[in-house]
Amino acid sequence: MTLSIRPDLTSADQVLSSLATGQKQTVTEAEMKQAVRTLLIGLGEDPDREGLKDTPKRVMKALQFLTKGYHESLDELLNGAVFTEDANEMVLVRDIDIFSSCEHHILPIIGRAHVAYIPNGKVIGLSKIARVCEMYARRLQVQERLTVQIADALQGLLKPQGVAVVIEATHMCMVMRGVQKPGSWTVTSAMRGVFSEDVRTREEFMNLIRHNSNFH
Ligand SMILES: Nc1nc2c(ncn2[C@@H]2O[C@H](COP(=O)(O)OP(=O)(O)OP(=O)(O)O)[C@@H](O)[C@H]2O)c(=O)[nH]1
Ligand SMILES: [Zn+2]
Repeated sequence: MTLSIRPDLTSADQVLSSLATGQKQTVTEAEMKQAVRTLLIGLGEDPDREGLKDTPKRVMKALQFLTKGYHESLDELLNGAVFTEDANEMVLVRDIDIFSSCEHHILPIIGRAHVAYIPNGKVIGLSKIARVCEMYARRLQVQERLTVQIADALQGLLKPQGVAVVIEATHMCMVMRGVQKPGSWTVTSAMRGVFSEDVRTREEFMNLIRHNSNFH
């Protein structure tokens, strides 16, 4: 990934005013590593000891990976895998692993997504449903927004009869720190079209995601 400092921004004031006006700020990888080094010093560590020497680079790379969804687009990940098909029964992909990061603490959100839709002349490659989840999960998120983004992406791409997304996840910021509630998990849902309008369709979906499959 190429990150270059904006040549037109020469002072901290300009940087701050560009942030205030919503312009995207870019920084160099050297600056990102320096920021991690500063954090290490703030934590009382010696960033020059052997074990930490490469840590700023590792942390930067890890965070870049965990947020790689910012550099992906629906168009790219779909790779044309939307097909015309005369299908009008529910398609459900269950138990899609979710590894996201909460935007408040940049700590992991770990869970599973269940995504269903009812086609309306078009179907999508099944793996692409998981890829859509992955693209939005690999950003700084709140669970509610992640859920809605997946539902709206599929609704926009397929114009189906409806889309249903449920995410069950545990937030490390509630487990390892803060309120410290291991075992707590959060369920969010986004229902579009027939799933929001028709109780029976929604119940069919909820029953299907409750049922324990033989694969487990
Ligand atoms: N709605 C929502 N809240 C989240 C999510 N991830 C983390 N949070 C919450 O964001 C809130 C941030 O609250 P603050 O009081 O500003 O931060 P904090 O002092 O670190 O809060 P505590 O976690 O309660 O210690 C906390 O209640 C978190 O549990 C999420 O995906 N959705
Ligand atoms: Zn958090």
